[in-house]
Amino acid sequence: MNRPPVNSLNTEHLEQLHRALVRLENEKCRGMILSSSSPTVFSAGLDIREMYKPELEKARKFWRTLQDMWLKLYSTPYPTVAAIHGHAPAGGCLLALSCEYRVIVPNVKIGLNETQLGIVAPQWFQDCMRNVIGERQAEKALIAGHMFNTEQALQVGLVDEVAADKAACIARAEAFLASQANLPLLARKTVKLGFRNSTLSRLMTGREADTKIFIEYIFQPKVQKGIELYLQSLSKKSG
Ligand SMILES: CC/C=C\CC/C=C/CC(=O)SCCNC(=O)CCNC(=O)[C@H](O)C(C)(C)COP(=O)(O)OP(=O)(O)OC[C@H]1O[C@@H](n2cnc3c(N)ncnc32)[C@H](O)[C@@H]1OP(=O)(O)O
Repeated sequence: MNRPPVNSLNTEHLEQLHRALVRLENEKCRGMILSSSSPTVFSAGLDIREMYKPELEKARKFWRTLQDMWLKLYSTPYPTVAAIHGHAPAGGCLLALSCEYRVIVPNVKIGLNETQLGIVAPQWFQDCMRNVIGERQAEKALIAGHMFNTEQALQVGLVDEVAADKAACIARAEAFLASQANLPLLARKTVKLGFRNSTLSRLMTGREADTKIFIEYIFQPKVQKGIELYLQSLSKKSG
């Protein structure tokens, strides 16, 4: 990902990611490392400005583009690994959770923090967390909007390994891909999709309902006020 300053996911960036995933699949890619050009941020999650006073059709397109990208990422036939050498809140955490393996560096925060912003992590975000860390830990983390530090993320199983820095993180991600290289492709892909099928189907069969929930939620005046205040706090921080 290379959308400075924080790889926030707007419609255009989500489309780019989706196109890249389609291309990799068409080119029979043997593995992907999802990484960031930023030295300190993996991805800041959804671009909050897309949810602030949006036009209805633009908001619908934004959400459908996110769904398209995630359905592709979560179901890739090739192995995927997230090299998390920077913070990964909310949608950034979703990207990492959607890969098959996660390597993180020290001093990083990762988690689905939506509750803290007065928004709700959609069901499929929640499913991704539950599938990785289990029901009890996911419920606790999601209700609190907890951001895990590196040690906590490793302890709870949210990530698989800690590496010292970006270079080591990429090297460990490559080692994971190498460990998969000799597995029969069809068997590997079939088992992966078997595990992920119910999570994927839940969104595929409920896409329109999921979009409706998003739209109705974000268009509420009190939610818009919360988003406005959050945007102000973010820009005050950097100003
Ligand atoms: C029922 C369903 C309803 C709704 C579901 C909606 C689901 C939403 C999921 C999401 O992903 S919401 C997004 C949540 N993301 C966050 O809370 C992250 C916020 N950002 C940060 O915590 C920090 O920026 C950072 C830790 C990622 C990086 O910190 P740092 O390196 O110190 O950068 P700055 O904070 O100074 O930010 C630089 C610049 O970027 C802007 N920005 C940051 N995050 C976002 C974002 N998510 N969207 C848009 N813009 C963002 C920030 O305002 C600064 O902009 P300036 O113009 O002031 O420089």
